[in-house]
Amino acid sequence: MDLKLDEAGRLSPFRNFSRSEWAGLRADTPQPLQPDEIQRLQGLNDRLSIHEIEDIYLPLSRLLSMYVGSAQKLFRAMQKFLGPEENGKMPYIIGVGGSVAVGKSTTSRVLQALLGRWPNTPKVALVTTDGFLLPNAVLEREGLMGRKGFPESYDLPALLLFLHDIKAGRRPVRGPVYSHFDYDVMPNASVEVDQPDILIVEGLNVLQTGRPPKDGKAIPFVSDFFDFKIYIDADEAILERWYVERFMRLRDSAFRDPKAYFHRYSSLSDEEADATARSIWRSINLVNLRENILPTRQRADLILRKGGDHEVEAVSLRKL
Ligand SMILES: Nc1ncnc2c1ncn2[C@@H]1O[C@H](COP(=O)(O)OP(=O)(O)O)[C@@H](O)[C@H]1O
Ligand SMILES: CC(C)(COP(=O)(O)O)[C@@H](O)C(=O)NCCC(=O)O
Repeated sequence: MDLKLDEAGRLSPFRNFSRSEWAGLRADTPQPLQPDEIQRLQGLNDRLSIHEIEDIYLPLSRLLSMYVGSAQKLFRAMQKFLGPEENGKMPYIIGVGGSVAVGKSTTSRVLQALLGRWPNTPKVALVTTDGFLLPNAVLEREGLMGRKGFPESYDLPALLLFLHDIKAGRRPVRGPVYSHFDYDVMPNASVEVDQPDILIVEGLNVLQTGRPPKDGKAIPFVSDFFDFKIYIDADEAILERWYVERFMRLRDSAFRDPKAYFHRYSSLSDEEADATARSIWRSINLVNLRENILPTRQRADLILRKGGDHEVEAVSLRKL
């Protein structure tokens, strides 16, 4: 652990842990998972190692369960103060941000499974922000098809309203769904969030602050609705490799279906597929990482820094 000064000589707001220091914070928490549950977790992603769950995600779920417990106590105190008609429930919302292909979905699903094991948070919901992408028809009209994932490609007011309604305790709240198979928002599908104890919101844009309002009327940030913000971090070269590897796996699986939006990629040779994936990465996702995603890292409460095999090498926890 260190207490570093930043370039301006100020105390860093983060406390940094090596992997082994972080793993030690699991302390005396017993391994809460039964063998079949471990198997189920690994079923989420066959590349996920059990050491990763034990060393990184168990301490994190222990920390989060303490934070959620405190927030629930505070909420009960407020209800008591305001009187009997103030009933209801306020879900604890966790945001998970980071680059395309860094592992946001995998981490979120592991956290969902682990947090649901704690007695005070049995109901853990998970949503991804891609449902709030503008439909392809709109993106095409606005010349934004090459900007998917950039701030301007989302229906931000709809996302803010969705989070507002959930935080306000409304039930159930419905949101749109994105299909990677169709590469578009699904017109007739919706996801339902019904007063969970915890909601995990995963996406590229979750820690962004947006542009300052021109008319002086401040609108909230997505992250204003979050109780805890996680950023998953890795070097650009590693991210590019993971993106290309995932593209190759999709070429050999989902893209094979003639109905898949990217079916044309399934007939590419290895070299052509590699070049296509790198070109999409460099022209869209890397630019977005540099311009819009990486600058949000400092806003996180927790940064998980990954090495080349997806193992978390270091953890930074906000203390100021
Ligand atoms: N903890 C992990 N261990 C091993 N592989 C992982 C892990 N997290 C992600 N991956 C792999 O990395 C790729 C990107 O992960 P994914 O969760 O889909 O990222 P994102 O949601 O950020 O785009 C996938 O191929 C996934 O299998
Ligand atoms: C759908 C995404 C924008 C991610 O959206 P998110 O859930 O993070 O809001 C991204 O995975 C994507 O498809 N980007 C477009 C470029 C590409 O095809 O990789």
